[in-house]
Amino acid sequence: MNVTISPSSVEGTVRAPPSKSYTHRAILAAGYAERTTVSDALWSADTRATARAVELFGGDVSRAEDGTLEIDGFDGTPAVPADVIDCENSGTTMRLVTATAALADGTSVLTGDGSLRSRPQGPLLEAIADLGGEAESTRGNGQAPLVVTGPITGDAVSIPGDVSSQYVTALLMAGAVTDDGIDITLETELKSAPYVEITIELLSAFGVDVRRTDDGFAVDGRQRYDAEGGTYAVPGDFSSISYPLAAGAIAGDGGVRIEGANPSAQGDSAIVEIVDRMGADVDWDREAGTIDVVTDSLEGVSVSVEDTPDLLPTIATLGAVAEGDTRIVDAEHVRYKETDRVSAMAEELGKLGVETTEERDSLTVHGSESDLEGAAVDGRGDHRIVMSLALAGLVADGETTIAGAEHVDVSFPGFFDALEGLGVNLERS
Ligand SMILES: O=C(O)C1=C[C@@H](OP(=O)(O)O)[C@@H](O)[C@H](O)C1
Ligand SMILES: C=C(OP(=O)(O)O)C(=O)O
Repeated sequence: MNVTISPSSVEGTVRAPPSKSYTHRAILAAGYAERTTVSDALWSADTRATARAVELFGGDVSRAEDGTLEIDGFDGTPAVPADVIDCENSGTTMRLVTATAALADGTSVLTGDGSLRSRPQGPLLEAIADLGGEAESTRGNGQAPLVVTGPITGDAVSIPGDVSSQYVTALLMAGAVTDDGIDITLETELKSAPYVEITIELLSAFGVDVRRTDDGFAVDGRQRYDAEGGTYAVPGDFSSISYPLAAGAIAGDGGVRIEGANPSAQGDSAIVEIVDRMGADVDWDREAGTIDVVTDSLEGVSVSVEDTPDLLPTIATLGAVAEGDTRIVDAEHVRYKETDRVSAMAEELGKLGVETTEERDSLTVHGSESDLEGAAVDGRGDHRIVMSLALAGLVADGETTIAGAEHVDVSFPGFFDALEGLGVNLERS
């Protein structure tokens, strides 16, 4: 699907979609448990992939009309899947489920789409092998398809922290139901660290304890997953919130209100402070879970995305609209996502007339030297690139047409409806 956006101002209220990160973890944690009701779950392409994996391990996920998930788990002991696990476009599914597969008494095969089959899995495969399982990339290049044979029983293991925090999350979630637990030593500094905080917060809600150690994290084995009262409610998603928030900051003359913005462990809530620092008029009522934003003239800032990789595309577009330079640093791990998002944003914003300077670990957007002109751009099959380019379309001169716009289904299925609700002039074709 192509979406064509004409210059528009935005005004009104948007409800944040539920968090993708919490939903993945809640579905898998419910898989590790006996029976759980997960309310306010995100039902998107990525989270459906995790639900299918839970079913292949012997669980059952059913969805009521109001979106509530009733999940019968495999209760700590995953069955050997009767089919290949297709994780589609979802890195979180592949990493978390690879560790689950290592608990099964037999062999699991995992694959995904072309993007996912180009992302790094090697460190997690090595960790599983060190823990006594067998875990291989069929092409021997550390990428999916993956073949994983268990069961592992737990032990100590070391892993780099600067490729993906999802390896740590995967080992902690699986480690809790091993015999001996898993003690993880980080070989390099942990990037995307708040995502491990999300894991720890969610595990605690399921009655599972994780310890921070001097050099990493540890989880005891033989723990039971059991959500308090058998229920878990997913909070709103701050990576998704970044788009309506940025829309309000760049084109929200009448003001935008975002609901469902309750505090949680999400590092991406930093977007509120970033937009504020750039000069927008923003107010986050944490008790009420609302954020109000009104546009103002924006100025470039310097931002580290070490903890918040998923914000890079949004910040790049904000930088294109701002006066002066926006320097996004500590960004190397943002190259290992659905696309290399550092290059993708530099190249696609370039088509809209934006000047950037790209380095391995940073992206500088030269807002003052950029005159945003509508053009045909490519969403690169990456939901966050699509949504960030749509933001640029609000203020670019003339029409901006984004190819592959359907990929928003990965994390924010109602994204274009939400933009229309804010008064954006757009056409699907
Ligand atoms: O654990 C998670 O839910 C995620 C962790 C991050 O990935 P990395 O840890 O690979 O940087 C983030 O980019 C991704 O969108 C979701
Ligand atoms: C990188 C992302 O997710 P995943 O790693 O699950 O594919 C994302 O949602 O931006």
